[in-house]
Amino acid sequence: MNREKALRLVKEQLTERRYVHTIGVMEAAIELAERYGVDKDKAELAAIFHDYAKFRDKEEMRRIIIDQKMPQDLLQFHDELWHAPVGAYLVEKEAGVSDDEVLEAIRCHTSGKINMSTLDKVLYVADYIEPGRDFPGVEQVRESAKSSLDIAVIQAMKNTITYLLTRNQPVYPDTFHAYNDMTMKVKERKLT
Ligand SMILES: Nc1ncnc2c1ncn2[C@@H]1O[C@H](COP(=O)(O)OP(=O)(O)O)[C@@H](O)[C@H]1O
Ligand SMILES: [Fe+2]
Repeated sequence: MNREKALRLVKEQLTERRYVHTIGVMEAAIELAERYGVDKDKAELAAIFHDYAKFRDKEEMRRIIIDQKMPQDLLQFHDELWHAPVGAYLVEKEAGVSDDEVLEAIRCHTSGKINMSTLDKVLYVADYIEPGRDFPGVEQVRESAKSSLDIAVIQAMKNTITYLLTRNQPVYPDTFHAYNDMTMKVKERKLT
């Protein structure tokens, strides 16, 4: 699917503000894809569609999580997490995106997961560092992303976990699994 069509489909689903965020993620993802040797078209498509389900009705999302036999523990955590896996499902069903790597990057873009692919990491970091973001610590992640995608993912996850902890919020365990997995691999120098 070309960029114009993808953007048109996604614009209908989002607020203006969220659409601007999406454009920022798209540009950041393309830059990271070039730097870390990921297919640019896949990164672009994943970025454009990553928040496709952001404004879906919560009951519709709950239904999809149940009917599509997605991990049921999602339902016990904050509904902010739902738009990622539900988005991957709807992007395939409604927009006809069929690339499994792209769908998987969308699916795990909020929580991360164990054994993330480079495309998964590119989307995760692009979502975190796009120019519209002003999280505490985002500047450090922007700097790290210039030389190590893995360090950037680890720092973004650490910031997200810390943010949730300081607000007494539960943390969906996939983020811990991803953080542990990547931290251990970096220590073993399996990652660069
Ligand atoms: N492991 C987690 N457990 C609970 N909430 C999380 C977890 N990871 C991220 N979140 C929260 O999910 C929300 C949405 O995240 P994300 O999809 O990355 O951003 P966006 O707002 O651009 O859709 C954020 O508020 C974030 O704090
Ligand atoms: Fe999101």
